[in-house]
Amino acid sequence: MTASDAERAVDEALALVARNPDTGGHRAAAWSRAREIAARAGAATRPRTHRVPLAEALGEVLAVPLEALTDLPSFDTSAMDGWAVSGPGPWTVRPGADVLAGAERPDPLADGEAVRIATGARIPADTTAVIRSEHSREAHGQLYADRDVVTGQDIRLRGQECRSGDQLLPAGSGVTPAVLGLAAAAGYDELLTRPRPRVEVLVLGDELLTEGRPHDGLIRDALSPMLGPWLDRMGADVTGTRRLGDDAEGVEALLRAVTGSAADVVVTTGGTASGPVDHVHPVLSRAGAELLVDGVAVRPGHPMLLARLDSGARHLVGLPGNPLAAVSGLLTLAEPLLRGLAGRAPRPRWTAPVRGAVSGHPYDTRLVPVVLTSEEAVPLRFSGPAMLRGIAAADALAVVPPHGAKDGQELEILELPWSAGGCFT
Ligand SMILES: Nc1nc2c(c(=O)[nH]1)N[C@H]1C(S)=C(S)[C@@H](COP(=O)(O)OP(=O)(O)OC[C@H]3O[C@@H](n4cnc5c(N)ncnc54)[C@H](O)[C@@H]3O)O[C@H]1N2
Ligand code: MOO
Repeated sequence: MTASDAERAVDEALALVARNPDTGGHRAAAWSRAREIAARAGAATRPRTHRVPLAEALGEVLAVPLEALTDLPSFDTSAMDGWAVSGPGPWTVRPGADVLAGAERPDPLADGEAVRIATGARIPADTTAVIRSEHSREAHGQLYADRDVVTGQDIRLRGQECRSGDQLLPAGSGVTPAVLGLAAAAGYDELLTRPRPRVEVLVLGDELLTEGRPHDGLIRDALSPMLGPWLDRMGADVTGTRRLGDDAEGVEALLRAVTGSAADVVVTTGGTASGPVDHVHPVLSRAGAELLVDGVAVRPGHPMLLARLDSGARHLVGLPGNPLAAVSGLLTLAEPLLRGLAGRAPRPRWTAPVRGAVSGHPYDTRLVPVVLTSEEAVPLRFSGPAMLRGIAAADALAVVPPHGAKDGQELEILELPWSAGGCFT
């Protein structure tokens, strides 16, 4: 998708949210549409790039293609410990002249000559083959091969893996440990990357305790401990997690974050519905934010929202306060937005057959915690909007279409970052 496609899609999303007359100006987006809107909003944002040492690039995304700065291998190399030989055998052993990895350029071989060579050492000019030490015998200054010698055997030719200038990886590739290794092999000390999107988390609510057991109508804040690490595993740079009360001071702090946070994305929790202290909509409206998604046809989590701040320079994801509803918003809106912002392609879609029938909502998609076996997705109990017991034991969420799924039906699977391979996917 080009940036202009993404911008057009954002305009369409704005028009859609604005068009509906019956709901005070908004309507729930279909679940897959909401994900697309979030992905496109991220992709339409002007990318930030920076040049960083290899060791700091892990988890970021290549801003430009990775092009080889050298041929690989950069010289003809012995693939085995043994002998470099020239012409047909037997060969006369060059005395006292082992060729080692990293050593000076060896002298060329004469026809009928052999020299002992180590894996990774430079091949002497005019070598026709390398013979493994276990396939040869040395006697009285002569070398004999125990089996047929094929010209070129066990020689890694210069440029076999790539030529200088070849594209090794496209822009948008995630920097994994393997990419760091490849970049180093190809001659890089630094990479031009798109940094992880910065995310600030604001947890709203007066009823939240930071320690101890719930008491007197107060409950433990389950989202602060969960969201920072979860967003981190999604590839975000979480700059902080703050708790804001429902009082005037909390509302002003929320407004300041909406208008002036240094983060690319503000994630809020709670206050998305229409209760007396649900401040997110009024604050967004005061700040002149544009709602790209205002409610999603998904259970749990339907009051989730996505707003565009500063003409698309920054975004806000409003997660509902019910903890599993917040997870649903994280996967529905935050994840595609962050991937778009980081320049990553949407995650590959895959399905698995579900074990047993799963009940559905009449109109909305359901996200159901599942354990993955090698054959199927097994739904878990305790998956109500306010419960974390199911998701804490889950590998993934299964996407159940409206009206539910039959036993064995293929369902889209959203793997959780820790079961899908950390923050590199
Ligand atoms: N009249 C309506 N009421 C509600 C609707 C609706 O459509 N109409 N939707 C319900 C649904 S569904 C959800 S989800 C919630 C979303 O509410 P909010 O985003 O405004 O969240 P809160 O009201 O602040 O909290 C909801 C629930 O979650 C608990 N909570 C909040 N933060 C945390 C936290 N950090 N850790 C643990 N639990 C948290 C909070 O105590 C509430 O129990 O609205 C429904 N209402
Ligand atoms: O969206 Mo709410 O999660 O159904 O509780």
